Amino acid sequence: MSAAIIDGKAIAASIRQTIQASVAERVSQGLRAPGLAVILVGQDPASQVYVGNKRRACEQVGFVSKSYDLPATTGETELLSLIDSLNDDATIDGILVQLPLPGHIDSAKVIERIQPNKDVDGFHPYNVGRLAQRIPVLRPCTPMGIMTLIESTGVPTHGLHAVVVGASNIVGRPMTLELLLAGCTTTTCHRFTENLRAEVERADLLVVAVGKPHFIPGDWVKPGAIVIDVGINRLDNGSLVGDVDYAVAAERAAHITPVPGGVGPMTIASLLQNTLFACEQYHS
Ligand SMILES: NC(=O)C1=CN([C@@H]2O[C@H](COP(=O)(O)OP(=O)(O)OC[C@H]3O[C@@H](n4cnc5c(N)ncnc54)[C@H](OP(=O)(O)O)[C@@H]3O)[C@@H](O)[C@H]2O)C=CC1
Ligand SMILES: Nc1nc(=O)c2c([nH]1)NC[C@@H]1CN(c3ccc(C(=O)N[C@@H](CCC(=O)O)C(=O)O)cc3)C=[N+]21
Ligand SMILES: [Mg+2]
Repeated sequence: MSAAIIDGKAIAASIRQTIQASVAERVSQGLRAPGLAVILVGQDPASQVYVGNKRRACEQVGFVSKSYDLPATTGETELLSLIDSLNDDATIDGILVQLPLPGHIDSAKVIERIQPNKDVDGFHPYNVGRLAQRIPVLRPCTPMGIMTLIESTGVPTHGLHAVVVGASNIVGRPMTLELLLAGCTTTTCHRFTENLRAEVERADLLVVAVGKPHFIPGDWVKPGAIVIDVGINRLDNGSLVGDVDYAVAAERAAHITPVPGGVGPMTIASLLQNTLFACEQYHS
């Protein structure tokens, strides 16, 4: 058996087209285009790539994108006052602060300073809490994009045994909340999980977000499973791979995401959807 490849790049492109049409419609009615502020502190090369992709996607759909590239030495107080001014800016619907932040800045404090109705990353405790209570509004982008990918397979999620490997605030934890909301029976694995292989072998739906190349051997994948690989690892030879041993996993799974071209483009598509949502529902 050979898995169907879930084409995140194509699904993201079609979402961008829909958003572009909605923006054009707003503008033709004399309404303003949605505005997104993207803040990058420091010069991490990977962060620069992701932020560049986000800014380009904004421009493509007709959003107004405001860029703030701040030096790594930026003080926490300075960053908080920038957020205050963007919170008060009526042309800005979404504020994204690229993570990780330099160690001298408290990221929880920064995230909590963003007005929840402009938190298009969905990281503010208000938005995470809404998801936990089954009344989501702005949803964390990577898990939201993954739910769209899962829907695209046509496989009903009710009753699936879903296993999430990784429990970070930005991917693993909210991923489990999304899957629980979608009717899966969920298991979340992390550093202290005792028998990872046994957990993974049970998964009808496997999501891996660890950040280690080939962390999940392909022969752990249950035949017929859906496999979602969130990991982005750049190897010494310059190539980009996920956390799952793709070649072997693709022989066993029914559906699998590639890296690149799987989850990454969907994270950005979800960010655009959230920004349009914030604009239409909160700031129009
Ligand atoms: N495609 C996309 O859009 C995105 C991709 N990414 C990529 O996804 C990956 C994960 O990102 P992120 O969640 O931010 O990473 P973090 O480093 O914040 O989290 C990694 C998680 O993996 C767990 N983990 C680490 N080692 C093990 C182990 N040996 N066994 C089981 N669990 C383990 C950690 O457990 P513990 O909690 O116990 O420490 C932690 O929960 C990275 O490659 C990142 O680049 C991230 C965001 C978006
Ligand atoms: N506040 C905040 N919000 C985030 O959403 C956020 C963040 N911080 N910090 C880092 C992670 C990582 N992340 C990615 C986004 C796009 C790709 C992406 O476009 N990936 C392409 C390839 C990119 C490449 O070539 O390197 C792909 O998978 O096809 C990857 C990773 C968002 N994150
Ligand atoms: Mg920090």
